[in-house]
Amino acid sequence: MSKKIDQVLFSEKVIADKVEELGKRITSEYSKDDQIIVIGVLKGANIFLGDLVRKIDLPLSIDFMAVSSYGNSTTSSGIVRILKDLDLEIEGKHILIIEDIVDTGLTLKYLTENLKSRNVASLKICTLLDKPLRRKCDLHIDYVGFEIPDAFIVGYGIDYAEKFRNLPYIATIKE
Ligand SMILES: O=P(O)(O)OC[C@H]1O[C@H](OP(=O)(O)OP(=O)(O)O)[C@H](O)[C@@H]1O
Ligand code: HPA
Ligand SMILES: [Mg+2]
Repeated sequence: MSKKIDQVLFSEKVIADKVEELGKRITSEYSKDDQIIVIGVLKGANIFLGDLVRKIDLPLSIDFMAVSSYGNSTTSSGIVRILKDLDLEIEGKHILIIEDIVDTGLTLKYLTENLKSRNVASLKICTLLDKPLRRKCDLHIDYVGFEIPDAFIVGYGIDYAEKFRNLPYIATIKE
């Protein structure tokens, strides 16, 4: 284990159980006739999305957006940049945004407002991790895996300066 890793918060097994639970909930709360587009927010949500969609028993399409507000820092700049927009047309579709972590909420605030303006049928948010103590704006999250304290975390897709995304567990780091 890297010397920068402090404490493991969620093991691989605990994450897998939570992903399965979220997948079942999502499956039960949409209809098979809904035209669902799952949108992953790169890069952090990539691993969570890959595991989660395999636990959702519904027809759906997948697309990705890339935005960045953190760069190599541990604090959000608050300025969200779209690095890659969607490939699919989302008008009239049911949108489920997948995030690895909601911290200040500024990334999703910007994204949800941007996507809602494209006349979608519905828009919901699913995040694996939520850090409510750090929120800087009002944001409704439909599906939350775990609430976490105000600590900088890495693993399971989540980075510090582009490192540690490949850890199978979620941990705090020594800053
Ligand atoms: O709620 P916020 O304070 O806006 O922070 C959450 C966002 O920050 C991280 O992404 P980041 O911009 O670091 O890019 P990445 O996904 O490529 O790591 C994370 O993946 C979320 O998208
Ligand atoms: N770790 C890594 N990236 C992040 C975090 C975090 O705790 N919060 C927002 N982006
Ligand atoms: Mg990041």
